Amino acid sequence: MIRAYSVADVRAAEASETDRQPQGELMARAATGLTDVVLNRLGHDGDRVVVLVGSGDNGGDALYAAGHLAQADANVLAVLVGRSQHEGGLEYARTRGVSVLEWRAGEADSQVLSALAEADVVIDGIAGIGGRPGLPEHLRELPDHIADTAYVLAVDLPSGCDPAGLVTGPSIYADETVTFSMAKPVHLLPATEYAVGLLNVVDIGVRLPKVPVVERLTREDVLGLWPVPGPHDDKYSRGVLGVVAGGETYTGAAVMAVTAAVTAGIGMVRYVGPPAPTDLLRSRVPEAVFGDGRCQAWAIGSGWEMDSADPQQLSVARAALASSLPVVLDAGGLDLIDEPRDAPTLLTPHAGELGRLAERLGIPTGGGGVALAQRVADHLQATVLLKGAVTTVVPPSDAGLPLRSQADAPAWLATAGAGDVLAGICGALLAGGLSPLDAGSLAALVHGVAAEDANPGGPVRAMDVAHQVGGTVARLLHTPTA
Ligand SMILES: NC(=O)C1=CN([C@@H]2O[C@H](COP(=O)(O)OP(=O)(O)OC[C@H]3O[C@@H](n4cnc5c(N)ncnc54)[C@H](O)[C@@H]3O)[C@@H](O)[C@H]2O)[C@@H](O)CC1
Ligand SMILES: Nc1ncnc2c1ncn2[C@@H]1O[C@H](COP(=O)(O)OP(=O)(O)O)[C@@H](O)[C@H]1O
Repeated sequence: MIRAYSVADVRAAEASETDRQPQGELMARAATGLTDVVLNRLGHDGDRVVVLVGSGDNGGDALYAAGHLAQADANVLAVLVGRSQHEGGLEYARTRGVSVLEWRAGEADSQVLSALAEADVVIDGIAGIGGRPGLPEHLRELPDHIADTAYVLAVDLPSGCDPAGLVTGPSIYADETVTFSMAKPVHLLPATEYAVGLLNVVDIGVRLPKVPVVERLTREDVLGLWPVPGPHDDKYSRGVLGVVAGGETYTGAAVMAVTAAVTAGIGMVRYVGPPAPTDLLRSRVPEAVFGDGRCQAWAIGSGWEMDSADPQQLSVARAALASSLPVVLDAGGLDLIDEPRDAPTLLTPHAGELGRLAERLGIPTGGGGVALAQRVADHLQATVLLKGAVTTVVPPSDAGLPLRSQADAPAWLATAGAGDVLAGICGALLAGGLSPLDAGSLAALVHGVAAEDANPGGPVRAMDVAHQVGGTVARLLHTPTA
């Protein structure tokens, strides 16, 4: 599990460690850690390193690292871009042979521009976790001036990124981000993660706060969470999932959701739907049984439209929602919920569906993303899994649980039907007894890894992902680090 802590908690933890240490000790450790990473990344003697220095402690870390790198014979230029800078760090860098230029306002001069265009490594020490989202006015064009071939290494976070990870804005794009002691939300949430690159957490001895705000399951977590049957289990004790999905229009959605639930290893799947998807399922997934019956959880809505709903599907779905059983609502099923249920509920919208759901419920949609998912989760007292390149699983605030953020899928997974497959896996895990938070995040992880396993490095079709789920679960249970 990777855990990220709020900016306020990180600051408090750093302050208390600073009080325990001699002055400058934490910055010295950070600079040494950063230097080690850069030395590992430098390709050749004489590589040109440009260090962008802001006015905060982050710039101080970068200046001391610049001095260490110059001492190690790198060719280092520091560009001071803030109103001020860490004077001890600047003195250290100058005396170790670092060249220094300034770009504090307006246009950069030609020396700065050519250094950026020719750099092999750029260290971004402009803003840290105290930074506001967006780049200062004079640095707006900075990302365009950095050589495409330069290895961009951000200190703590790519400057311009929202430290809380909620707002997307102009920022540096890093190949790697070196942060200290612990991850922060900016490193894991969808609004900013794309700018972070490889995340490298360097321990500088700060004690971790008690409660994270964001968590990420790793492959090693699958073994502890995935429901594995024992000798006393039978198909009923392992969990029966009821699926209300597909209709005359989207027959395939039923096949994808049911196939994924079956390959995820559920005890049994009951399918409820009209003749077209039912006939297709009888031939494609003979393991499924048909018609209403006792279940441990329901997956409702993939490929389903409320306007033209099959009457039996509608009444079974409504009864499921009124029951005390766990329910996952996907796609058209999201139209069924208006108020909190008294049972575990997982909603799996993509961004478009989340916006529509919020509008229907009268929830302000401004900003979208994780903040909107949180408002919907609070309104409905349900867990909201917001699909995307980074999938976030957001429980209601008063549950007091960290949200989960998963980034396990190749972009090839952005393909029709992939969401139906995910809904089937979520349903199987809810029927297996997992909470909506565990079921949603674990399903997102396995779904993403299965997409990669189905055709490593290349395009996938949703049905191949559905068929791959069982093999991927086996692999993760037995060789999680592979
Ligand atoms: N073979 C099948 O039977 C398939 C059935 N499917 C079903 O088709 C139905 C319609 O699903 P759609 O999602 O296409 O249509 P929707 O009409 O629900 O959503 C698409 C709309 O949302 C907008 N949007 C905004 N952000 C988006 C995002 N991140 N991802 C996707 N759309 C976004 C799009 O621009 C578009 O206007 C669902 O019930 C789904 O389960 C699909 O899964 C495709 C395959
Ligand atoms: N760029 C991306 N990289 C990785 N995964 C993605 C990306 N875009 C979408 N996905 C994943 O693909 C799936 C698409 O689901 P959805 O939008 O519901 O499609 P559909 O309705 O066609 O099934 C989701 O699991 C989502 O997280």
